[in-house]
Amino acid sequence: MAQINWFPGHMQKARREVAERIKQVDIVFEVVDARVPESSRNPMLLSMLNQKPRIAILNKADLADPNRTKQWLAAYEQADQPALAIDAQHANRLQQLAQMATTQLADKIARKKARGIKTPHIRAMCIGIPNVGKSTILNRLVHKNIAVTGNRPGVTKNQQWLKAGDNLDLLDTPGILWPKFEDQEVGMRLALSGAIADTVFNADDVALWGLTYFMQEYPARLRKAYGLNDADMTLAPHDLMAYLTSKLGFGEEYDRMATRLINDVRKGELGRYTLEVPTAEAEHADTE
Ligand SMILES: Nc1nc2c(ncn2[C@@H]2O[C@H](COP(=O)(O)OP(=O)(O)OP(=O)(O)O)[C@@H](O)[C@H]2O)c(=O)[nH]1
Repeated sequence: MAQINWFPGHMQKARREVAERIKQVDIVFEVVDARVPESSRNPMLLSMLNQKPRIAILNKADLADPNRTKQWLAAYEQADQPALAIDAQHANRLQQLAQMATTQLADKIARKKARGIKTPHIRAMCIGIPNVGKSTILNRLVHKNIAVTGNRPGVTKNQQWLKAGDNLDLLDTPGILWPKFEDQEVGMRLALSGAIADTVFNADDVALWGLTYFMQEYPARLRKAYGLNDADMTLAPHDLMAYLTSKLGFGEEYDRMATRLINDVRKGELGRYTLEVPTAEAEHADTE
């Protein structure tokens, strides 16, 4: 995972580089984390695309709440935006990507065929914030053989196209954009799911935010993981945090409990979860 300290100069450079490379592709695969589909995207990408077709890839779907993933896919469909939920680590559903890109670019492909090109190639690239799984997707898609080298006009030096299917070529390096976490809630979601470096946020705050979220949305998971009863669940979040700290043997060392809770969430000890829903009417995610 690339550790990038995003400062304004860095952002501008990333933006320029990504914009330049978008010009070279027919379609963009925007990779997001299925547990935080909205918070793990950089909204600036939309304007950078300049009408270029896009497929949203909700990666790490194996860690996300399947019901909420369905809701997200339905929301994308309603917005006429092709989207695919995958588990890149196990190459789950990844093969659908080439087919979806072909469908989306049907007109362009037909025009190329009419001009005599027998098997028009689709050129694509992955774009996303750090740690969403861009490289994993690339590695899974690519059959290791390099399709075209970058030595031609308009193609950045040393950049290569990798063959990802009979008619799909991928740029060898993904486009990296910065996470946008000026909004505190977005920051908390990204921190809790491990999408941003631990140094950026205060672990106590993230843990308390996470505990509050799970108390509201996934209470049954908390009960099960930490052996909590009805009365425990009526405590205020910070009281429950204090209770858990002593219950789990950390005495009064709240920071150790905070770290434990964050790690448990990230490792999936509290089950599969998604920290945001596409509509305002969020419902409790689990039933007790
Ligand atoms: N559980 C799960 N883990 C995944 C999946 N895809 C990627 N990962 C893991 O997520 C971490 C980040 O994956 P990368 O492919 O390095 O992500 P990236 O977007 O290329 O990251 P940067 O290089 O930081 O931009 C790695 O530890 C991967 O093994 C997935 O679908 N499910």
